[in-house]
Amino acid sequence: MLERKDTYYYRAKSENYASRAAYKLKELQRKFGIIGPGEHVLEIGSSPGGWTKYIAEVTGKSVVAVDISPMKYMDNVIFLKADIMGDQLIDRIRDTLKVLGKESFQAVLSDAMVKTSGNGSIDHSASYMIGNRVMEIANIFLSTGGSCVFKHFQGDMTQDLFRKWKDSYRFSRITNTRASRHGSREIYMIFKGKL
Ligand SMILES: C[S@@+](CC[C@H](N)C(=O)[O-])C[C@H]1O[C@@H](n2cnc3c(N)ncnc32)[C@H](O)[C@@H]1O
Repeated sequence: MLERKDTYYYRAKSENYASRAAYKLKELQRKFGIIGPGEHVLEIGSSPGGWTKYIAEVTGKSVVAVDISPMKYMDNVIFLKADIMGDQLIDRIRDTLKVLGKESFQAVLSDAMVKTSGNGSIDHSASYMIGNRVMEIANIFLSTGGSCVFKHFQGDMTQDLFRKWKDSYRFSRITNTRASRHGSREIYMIFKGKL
């Protein structure tokens, strides 16, 4: 992943996180308390693993991490190399839950995004599809009361996407993070308390 070197980049290096993205999740966690000790988390768009390491630190449990790109081996991580848009992923997640002896996850977190094209409307459409797919996956695998968070590139369909899913959760919010790059259209949708 191409990274411009800023404060978060150097912090990530010195604190041993695979990417500066870890600080976005830390910020969301401080604001919204998304994950907790002992919880099982499904993470989507995990490579190179900044979020993954932080999730494993907080939960103390194996993280099930999915990405279309490869990811280096990490302790306490079950990595599934897959495209979230494909149908096979659903069966693979189901099989992984069986191995863990679980039926569902307490949180589904996604930082997934295709390589941005520089064209705001193309990037927004791609991000809409990914966000909607993450919510469909959460609909299948998230336990009642669980949380779902995903990254999104804003555009004219942002509110539609948010409204489409918010009534399925007790709490919902659109937020941004200081760790996101200045001027970026990146926001996070937060859904807590699946009904
Ligand atoms: C911004 S990076 C994630 C960084 C990660 N959260 C971290 O902390 O290191 C976005 C990731 O989404 C993945 N991605 C994009 N589209 C995907 C798809 N359809 N299925 C699975 N992963 C996808 C990319 O391969 C990329 O690794």
